[in-house]
Amino acid sequence: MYSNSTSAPDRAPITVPALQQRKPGGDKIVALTCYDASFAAHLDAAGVDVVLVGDSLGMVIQGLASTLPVSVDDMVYHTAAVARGMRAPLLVADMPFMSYRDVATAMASATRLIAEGGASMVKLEGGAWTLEVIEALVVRDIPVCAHLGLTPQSVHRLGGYKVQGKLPADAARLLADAHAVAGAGAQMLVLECVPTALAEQITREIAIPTIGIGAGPGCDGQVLVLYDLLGITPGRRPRFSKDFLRGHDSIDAALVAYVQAVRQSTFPGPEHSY
Ligand SMILES: Nc1nc(=O)c2c([nH]1)NC[C@@H]1CN(c3ccc(C(=O)N[C@@H](CCC(=O)O)C(=O)O)cc3)CN21
Ligand SMILES: CC(C)C(=O)C(=O)O
Repeated sequence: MYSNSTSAPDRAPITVPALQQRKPGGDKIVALTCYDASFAAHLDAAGVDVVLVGDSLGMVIQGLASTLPVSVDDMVYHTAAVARGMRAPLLVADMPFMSYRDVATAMASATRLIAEGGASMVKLEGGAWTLEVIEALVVRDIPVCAHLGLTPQSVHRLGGYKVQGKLPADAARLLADAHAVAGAGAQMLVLECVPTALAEQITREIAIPTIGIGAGPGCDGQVLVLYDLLGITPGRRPRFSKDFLRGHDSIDAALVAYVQAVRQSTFPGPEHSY
């Protein structure tokens, strides 16, 4: 196991059931993306609960225009690196574009992320069409995090990275999808770029924790892209992100500020929500 001088005092590893049990108490879940071992150690030390190796790495690490070209090999490489750097947070790895297009392909992709990458949970984007895949993974003991709202792998259909669920019909479908993925056995749900009121309603109605990004303060937890939080993303950052390095004198201080802001519900504010 990788060790370093910034390790936090030992805390119990975060498990999927532990996150589930947190929901009724209202203790916020702090999630953050990460792509390498060095940052992983600092996220662990800052008290982050869930570390997500997102396919956003295609954009922020590889410099691509979308997440679509990211491969399972890329995800395994970065997931294994992150796993070596941390101990306590729950490690979630994204299933990249087309790696879960059918049950057999999903099983093969998820097996690699769990067995080679060291992830404890996989995340996949989409609603109704993913139910069969979610059920197949879960019945074979691979925990699944669903992802609804703005699903970046759908960028060509959506026509850009836009807020979802604004029209009543779209909101109704999103709500139905949230119930459906939870019913299929997903144990966590990322809600990206959805109106605050809709994310609140979904969070109230389903039994699994919701993790918001651009989904308002009413979710059970929050996630951000690490490089947005550090203010180093080139070009324009999504409106829902916040540069926590501003006003702090180190990466560790920025990470702790984010952890505290989520736990105390001071982030996200209205300026980060829709
Ligand atoms: N650096 C980074 N941060 C992210 O959060 C992120 C990535 N990359 N790459 C993968 C996806 C793409 N994401 C994005 C990218 C842009 C917007 C954006 O600019 N949205 C507009 C909303 C437009 C509207 O009102 O509909 C915004 O102003 O925030 C949102 C999510 C989220 N993910
Ligand atoms: C922004 C988060 C939720 C994500 O899916 C990613 O990093 O790819």
